[in-house]
Amino acid sequence: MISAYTGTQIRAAEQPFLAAGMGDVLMQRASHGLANAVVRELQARSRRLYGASVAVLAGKGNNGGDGLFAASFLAARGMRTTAILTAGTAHAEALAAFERAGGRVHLLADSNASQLAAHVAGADVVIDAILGTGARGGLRGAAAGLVRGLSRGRLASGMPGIVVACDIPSGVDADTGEAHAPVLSADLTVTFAAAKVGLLADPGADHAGRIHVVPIGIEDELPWPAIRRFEPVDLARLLPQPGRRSHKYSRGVLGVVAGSADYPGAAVLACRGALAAGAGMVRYLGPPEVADLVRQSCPEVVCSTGSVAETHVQAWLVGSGMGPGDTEQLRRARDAVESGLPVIADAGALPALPAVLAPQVILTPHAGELAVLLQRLASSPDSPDFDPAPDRTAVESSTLGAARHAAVLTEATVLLKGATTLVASPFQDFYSQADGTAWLATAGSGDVLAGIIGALLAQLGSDVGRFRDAGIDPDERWAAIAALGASLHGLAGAAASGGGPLTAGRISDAVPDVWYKVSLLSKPAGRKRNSHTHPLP
Ligand SMILES: NC(=O)C1=CN([C@@H]2O[C@H](COP(=O)(O)OP(=O)(O)OC[C@H]3O[C@@H](n4cnc5c(N)ncnc54)[C@H](O)[C@@H]3O)[C@@H](O)[C@H]2O)[C@@H](O)CC1
Ligand SMILES: Nc1ncnc2c1ncn2[C@@H]1O[C@H](COP(=O)(O)OP(=O)(O)O)[C@@H](O)[C@H]1O
Ligand SMILES: [K+]
Repeated sequence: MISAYTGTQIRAAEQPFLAAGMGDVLMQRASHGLANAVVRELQARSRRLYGASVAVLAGKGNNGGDGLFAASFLAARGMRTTAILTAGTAHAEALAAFERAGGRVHLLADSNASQLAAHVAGADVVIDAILGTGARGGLRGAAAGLVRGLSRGRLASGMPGIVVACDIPSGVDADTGEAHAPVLSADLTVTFAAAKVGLLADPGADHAGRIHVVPIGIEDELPWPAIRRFEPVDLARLLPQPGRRSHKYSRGVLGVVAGSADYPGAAVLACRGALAAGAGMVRYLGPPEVADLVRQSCPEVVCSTGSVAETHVQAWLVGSGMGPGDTEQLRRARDAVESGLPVIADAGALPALPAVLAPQVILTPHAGELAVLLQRLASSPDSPDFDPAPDRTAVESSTLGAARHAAVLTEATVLLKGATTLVASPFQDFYSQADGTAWLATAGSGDVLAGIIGALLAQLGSDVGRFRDAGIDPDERWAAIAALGASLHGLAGAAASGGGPLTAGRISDAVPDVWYKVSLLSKPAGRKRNSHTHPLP
């Protein structure tokens, strides 16, 4: 599990060490970690260390101090180092160390911003150490001009060097992931003590590149994380496995209310996702012509035209491929929510459900759907407090804030789809998953995601102990299940894509193999599937 924290949480954890006079020690650890990461990055690209050119953009705070100290260590290994001081001043000891190591220093001014940008655009490594967790807002004035010019120059150079962000790309808000343009997009962010929230939420995550955490010794002081990310080993622990005496009903039955005359395929894709993600049985409710298609495509699914009340399931999936005119399906969707069972509510169900729901209802909007949902809630007399209601662009520029707000207003669990998928529980837990590939942006991909999460809800919804054992508050398990589903969907999409185009059906086809591979991570080394600890007689 990756845990991420706000800048405020990190600063609070540092406080006892600063009070004990250990600020310099922390900075040494951070800058050594940064320098080592630069060395590894050059080595991974088979680039020579000796003579490599390194440019550090250094602000006046401790972030700049980290960058200058790191560059002084790199100079000691024979690299040619240049610093551009973006604020006229810099961390005094770090600057002195940099100069002692033979680094060249330039003071940034409006008059030389474009010239300096051109000068460092061809560097083998650019370290962005302008702003860190102490930033308020984004880059301004000459620093903004420098970064704009540098971004253009790198694009034009054809063979740009490596950009390494120190702690966080300057201009990205560590607490929210909001990005104040211009931001120099990094190939790698070397972040200290723990990941920052802003690295795990879009659009900040767009600029962060890969994330490498350098421990600096304050980690035991960190509080409950502001946001978490499951890794494959967590899936191994949390995904269900059937017991020897399991039967299809005990495994978990998912009811699916999806598809319409216009979008019958969504029902098929959702059912295929659910079957691939281990539901003991899938029961489909919907119009006869859609049910026929589901039967033909997935003969495992039990189809009927009945009601929600007559259908015995452990969880419901509602809404994929449904529109405002699908009156009967929308009534079933509302009945499913009223049943009190766990529900994943997707696409067409989102505008049709009551404004206030419950944590076991998981809403799965993309940014456009979330904007519409928030606009509806803002105009509802029950929730007049969200002002102004955002449009899609506003949601995309503040994904975490928008997801959190929707969860608070609806009292439901909200999963916001995108390159990074965010899950906000209406209580306190947040998850961020980014296991997939941009090839997942394909029609029907969201229907498969709904099916996967639906199947996990049916299997895991009542398994309170599994979550408690994993350190997850049982009341927060709905958010965890949604994040597990997003992770599985992403991993399956990445496996099925293999770097090339993807169709939605292939995501579900890839789920069982991904599931098997991650489940091996929980097994003691040396034991394989179908192996026996004792040979059979
Ligand atoms: N406090 C510590 O002990 C440690 C801090 N570390 C580093 O220190 C960083 C935080 O350092 P600081 O608190 O000094 O903050 P920053 O280095 O992020 O910069 C804040 C400085 O820039 C100014 N500033 C804020 N917003 C600005 C803007 N939009 N444009 C221009 N100037 C702006 C502030 O007035 C302040 O002087 C972390 O990101 C990390 O890199 C690490 O060295 C680890 C230890
Ligand atoms: N650029 C991207 N990178 C990774 N995953 C993406 C990207 N864009 C979309 N996705 C994922 O693909 C799925 C798309 O879902 P959705 O927008 O509902 O598609 P549809 O309505 O066509 O089924 C979501 O799981 C989303 O997180
Ligand atoms: K930075």
